[in-house]
Amino acid sequence: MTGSSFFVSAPGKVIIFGEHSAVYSKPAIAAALSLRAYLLVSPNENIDEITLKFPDINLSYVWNKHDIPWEEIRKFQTFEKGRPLPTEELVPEIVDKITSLLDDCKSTTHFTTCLSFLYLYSHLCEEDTPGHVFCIRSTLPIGAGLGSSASTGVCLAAALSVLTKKIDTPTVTINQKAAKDENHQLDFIDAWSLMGEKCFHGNPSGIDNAVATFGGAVMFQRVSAPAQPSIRTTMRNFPSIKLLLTNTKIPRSTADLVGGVAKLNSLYPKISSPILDAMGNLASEAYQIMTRPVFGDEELKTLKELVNINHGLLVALGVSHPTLEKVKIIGDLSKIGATKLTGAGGGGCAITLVDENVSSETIQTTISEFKKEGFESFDTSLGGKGVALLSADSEDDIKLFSVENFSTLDGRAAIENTIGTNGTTKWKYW
Ligand SMILES: Nc1ncnc2c1ncn2[C@@H]1O[C@H](COP(=O)(O)OP(=O)(O)O)[C@@H](O)[C@H]1O
Ligand SMILES: C[C@@](O)(CCOP(=O)(O)O)CC(=O)O
Ligand SMILES: [Mg+2]
Repeated sequence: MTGSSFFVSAPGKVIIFGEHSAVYSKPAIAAALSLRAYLLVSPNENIDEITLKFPDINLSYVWNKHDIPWEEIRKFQTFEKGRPLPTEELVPEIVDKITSLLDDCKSTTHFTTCLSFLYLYSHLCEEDTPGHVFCIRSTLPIGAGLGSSASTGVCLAAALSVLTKKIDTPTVTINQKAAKDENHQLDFIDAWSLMGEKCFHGNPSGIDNAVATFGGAVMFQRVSAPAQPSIRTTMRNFPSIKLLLTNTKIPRSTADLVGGVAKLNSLYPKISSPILDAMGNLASEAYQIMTRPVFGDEELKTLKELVNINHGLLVALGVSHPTLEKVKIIGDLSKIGATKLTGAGGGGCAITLVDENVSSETIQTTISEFKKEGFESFDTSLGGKGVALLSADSEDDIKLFSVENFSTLDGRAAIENTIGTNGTTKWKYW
């Protein structure tokens, strides 16, 4: 696909049960969101230059592609049928070499974002790949527990693989997309986006990038044995539960929170192990309930109990935040349903499993109370499609595919209205 511009998009996710315990190989349940990341890839005027324009996080960098330590990287790479194989862990020597290109990074966020990009770029591209401009915009809140890092990694892994023909371009529209269990192109994107997530936070479970790649809803379990693939069970008849998503807007870093749980685990293994086990058992229990042929009042009641227990266990792991507790208290006092934090916690988002019989007035009053606290509630839907590609097919698309236009779109609605995947058959799915 060299020579023309194209877009790639991947969804965020909501972890319903099992954040953090997923890192410790316990089962967890998550679903794709309608909020997504969009990446525009456009040929650079100077073909030696690789340009990153990530306006959402104020990031703008240019590298000369000949400065990438290609030879060092190739020494550590293995290939299967001409395609690079991801390693179990990040290769420290490669991280070290890439780090030498990042001396002028202004913050940890910029450093990890550039590291993630260059790690994927140097493995998936070659020295003679013509330079491009990469511009990402997200309708997801960033660093809020909804998997913006994974959706970014999936967009990058997919785009770089398309650019260098490591995977085919997709041809299927949203209406033609059928669920199928074997999909080697998606497996390739998933595996490489996990390497991107490793650059963001060291020890990801893989659930976020699996959901961002495949979409839908999934029961996911990392396998602790080396070189074994994770278990991903698609939940095709995911019940249509009403979910309210509330962002406390307290910034936090997934890396720090995952690191905090690791520390707790090493200090008090006998205490943290049963908590993590309980979370895994809870996710398995929830899976049984969510996959029953009929999902009625009884099932919703049990699921709400599990949401409350899961939140309590996350509090015990030290990953809540006073504002998340505020969301829980307001939600509980308004009797709208059961609330838990979602994602890494420490701020960011909470989800409320809303009761069927709660009136829309009560929900609106509760949302107003959240607003008074400075929180933002989202109208979003679950179970969206996974990674997708959009390429220019007419003269009219030129404005749409301009980096200048895309990078300056103002806000979530403008991005959705201009390029959104909803209700259009222009986007193609693998
Ligand atoms: N639109 C974006 N542009 C650039 N980087 C992004 C974007 N969205 C996410 N990221 C990267 O992901 C990081 C946030 O990831 P993380 O802390 O895991 O939180 P979450 O995945 O819950 O949003 C950001 O600091 C940035 O490095
Ligand atoms: C805490 C964790 O379970 C989810 C992190 O999600 P997020 O980055 O907060 O969206 C970590 C993981 O599973 O990799
Ligand atoms: Mg993340």
